[in-house]
Amino acid sequence: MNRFRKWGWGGQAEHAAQSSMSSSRPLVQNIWVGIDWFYQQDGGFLEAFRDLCHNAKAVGSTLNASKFDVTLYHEQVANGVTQLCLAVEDNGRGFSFEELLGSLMLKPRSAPAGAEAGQLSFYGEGMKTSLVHMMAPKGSFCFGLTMQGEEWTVVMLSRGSDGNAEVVLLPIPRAFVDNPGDGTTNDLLSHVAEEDCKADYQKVLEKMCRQPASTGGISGLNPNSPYNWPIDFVKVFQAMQQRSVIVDKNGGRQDVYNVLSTLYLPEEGQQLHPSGKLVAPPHAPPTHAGPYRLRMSVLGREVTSENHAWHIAVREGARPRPHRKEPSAILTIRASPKVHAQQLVGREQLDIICTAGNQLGRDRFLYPFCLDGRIALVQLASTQHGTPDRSKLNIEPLDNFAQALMRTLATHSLQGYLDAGGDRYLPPAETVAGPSSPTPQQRHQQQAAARHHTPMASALQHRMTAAATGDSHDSSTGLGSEGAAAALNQLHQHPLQNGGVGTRPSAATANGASKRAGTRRHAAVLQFQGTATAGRTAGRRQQDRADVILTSDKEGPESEFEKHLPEAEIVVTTPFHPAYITKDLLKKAHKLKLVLTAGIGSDHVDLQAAADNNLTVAEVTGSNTTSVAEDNVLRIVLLMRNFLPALEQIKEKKWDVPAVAAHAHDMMGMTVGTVGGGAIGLETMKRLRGWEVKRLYFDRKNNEGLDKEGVTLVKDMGELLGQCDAVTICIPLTPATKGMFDKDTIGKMKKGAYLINNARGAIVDKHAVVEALESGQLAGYSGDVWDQQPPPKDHPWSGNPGNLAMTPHVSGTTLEAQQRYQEGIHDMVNAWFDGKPFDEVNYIVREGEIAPQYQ
Ligand SMILES: NC(=O)C1=CN([C@@H]2O[C@H](COP(=O)(O)OP(=O)(O)OC[C@H]3O[C@@H](n4cnc5c(N)ncnc54)[C@H](O)[C@@H]3O)[C@@H](O)[C@H]2O)C=CC1
Repeated sequence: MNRFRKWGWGGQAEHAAQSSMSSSRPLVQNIWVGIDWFYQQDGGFLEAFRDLCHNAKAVGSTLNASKFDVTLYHEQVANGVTQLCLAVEDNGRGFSFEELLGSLMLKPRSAPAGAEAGQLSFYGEGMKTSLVHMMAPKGSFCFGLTMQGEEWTVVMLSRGSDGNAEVVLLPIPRAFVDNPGDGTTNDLLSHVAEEDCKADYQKVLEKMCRQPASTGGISGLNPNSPYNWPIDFVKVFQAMQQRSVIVDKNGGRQDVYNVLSTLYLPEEGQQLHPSGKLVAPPHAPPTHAGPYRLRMSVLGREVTSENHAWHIAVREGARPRPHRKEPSAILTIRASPKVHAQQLVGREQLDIICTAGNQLGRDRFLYPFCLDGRIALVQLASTQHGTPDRSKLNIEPLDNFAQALMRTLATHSLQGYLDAGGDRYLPPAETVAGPSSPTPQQRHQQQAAARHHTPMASALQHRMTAAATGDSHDSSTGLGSEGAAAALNQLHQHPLQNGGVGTRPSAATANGASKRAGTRRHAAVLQFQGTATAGRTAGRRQQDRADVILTSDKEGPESEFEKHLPEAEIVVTTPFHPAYITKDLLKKAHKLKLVLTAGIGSDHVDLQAAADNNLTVAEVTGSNTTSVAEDNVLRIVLLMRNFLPALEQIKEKKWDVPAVAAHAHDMMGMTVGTVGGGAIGLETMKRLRGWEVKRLYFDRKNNEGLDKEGVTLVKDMGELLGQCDAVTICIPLTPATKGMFDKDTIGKMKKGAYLINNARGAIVDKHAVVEALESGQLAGYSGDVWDQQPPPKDHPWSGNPGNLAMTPHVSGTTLEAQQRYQEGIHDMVNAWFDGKPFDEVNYIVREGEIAPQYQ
């Protein structure tokens, strides 16, 4: 039998079809053909591609209308590069590889113009590895190897300078596979019998391997091609047994280096130069001495594989999957070079693979494994390189991996997923864990870090670390004392005005202050977290005007606070500290006239009781608006980027990129909404401007500032919740908002969204939050406010279980904020003594009336 097959464009395709029909080779089931072209401009290429698909389909129909279907899809990826894909799917009846190949080798009406490079890859059950690299520019050729069952075939595709193409399949003799000698083409030829068209083999192999570039030949080689090397089949076989192989000879493109480096398996960090020498690639990754690690979580079990590393980013690409009732998310995947995809997907137990990225050339290795529906891949292209405008992408933007995964699982009844991550720059575990004494590089890094070490960074780090480790009860943070210190400074620099009048308080009291001139009063109860000493110093600055008691003592009958309360005319608290000013407490406060909140949010005061008792309640409006707004953005980003678990890893001397990357998202393209479009809502949205997110707000009334800012008002809260990937709560705690985010409301949120609450803990139902996190309705919850502060040890949020990221009440307590509300309090205390009114916006309760935002 003449096993040499040769097809070309046009008429030869028919012959190809006929010969393949009579082929003794097993039929290929479930083949997936991916043709990926990368090109930089639209030109007429797309048209040509459509033609090709059309023709392929037509021939597919001619061969056997029900054998396979061809679908064209294309997607634009980063950097203006478009990927064109041709999906060929059989309907279960199978067809031969040659049959398919022959049918595809049709002459397009117009030759692809502007094609930079391209490849045609075949995958299918029964073909352990197969690959053809093709679609070289005119006048060049490329070839590949396919392995179907035990049979190996060299496939050569060549394109003449006229644009015509030819396909040659050369089955490789078994004897050669078993005993390849030096693996040269001569060795191969020595196993080819005369009756197997030895001359043809020779001719083709010479074309592929030996033919001087200037020689014409069956397809007309690119006369300028510098590539001319012998094939080392030993290496080829080795390569193919270990990984997918691409052999490319496409007219001088640089990516041929990568292709060959894969084929020839050079040492790590080396590539094959056309000269045949192994050289370091232009962008050689840093090499690491130790093995790479790949950790996979398969259906809850952990699988570890050495020497492979994956780089993960995820996105679901929406593509047509004709005639597939059962599976699958369509997918592409990205793996680092040198990753053996099959090793992963060959594992029987895998159901879904989630990985991806922009390196389109890598993904196809996994296609065959997707075909039976066991495995779904989810792709997030454009994650790595950043596509400026996603709306221009011709792919459904789906940025939320968790959502994609959930949806995939839900849609396809898939049972679990493999989560492969890491990257090839990943140092080995030992390096990550760190030697006992630092390397010079580590020392350098430490020094650099030290140079950038600021108290603020330290405080932030401390807090984040505390959050990451679940230590949310850390009330002795450096920030507290720093904050107090700043406040003290403030007091030193701006001592109370009207110095020396402490024993002679002003007579007039527009606010109803007492006129007990000449007496010293208990004027203030100030509290700074964990800073009793600092607080006392601060208090001394006020002593010439009033008796000042400073205490961090929490409420309770025996507390300092309650001991002095009956004598106090003014009480200054930060929200919840040192006490909730309850109705019962107010009954004991016989002399109390003024309750000041050093900050924003006076819901810890029973406002109705205060109004009934004709007390004045005021806060330093605006004092920490910015601080909370910044913190809102911080929390949104921390949650989206899955930052805290990453931080925790390093703290625990771990290195597990996939565990983090599998749940990390870009902000860009997300929809972020605020429930509450007041001061903090506005500032939060302003700060999100540069993040390229869609911004929405819900409020009882519209806010001109937000409207001007281009934030869209959504009048129905449920509607807003359904649209947002992240929602930040920026409303006060009032009878109307208490428990507002219950199971029902959270259920209206987009599945897998993030909820940020720096407003007040009691606005959400704490149990509903935990439930939503467990069910995946919420992907994460973060905030610094609790329904009870400090929370009891058995609070369901205590210890930050799951993807909770709670901190103590700190978002509005930056040094700058403390300074602002210190100033505000001083001004108000002074105004009170001077009988002057406060800024209008500061009043929360006045003359028996509660401010509208608290109603
Ligand atoms: N975690 C922290 O350290 C801090 C928390 N906060 C909290 O943030 C809250 C908001 O602060 P700001 O933005 O300065 O207040 P704000 O008064 O400027 O804005 C509140 C907005 O909520 C809206 N609102 C009130 N009830 C509503 C309802 N039932 N439905 C819809 N919208 C409603 C109001 O119309 C208003 O636009 C404060 O009340 C406080 O509880 C404030 C500062 C610090």
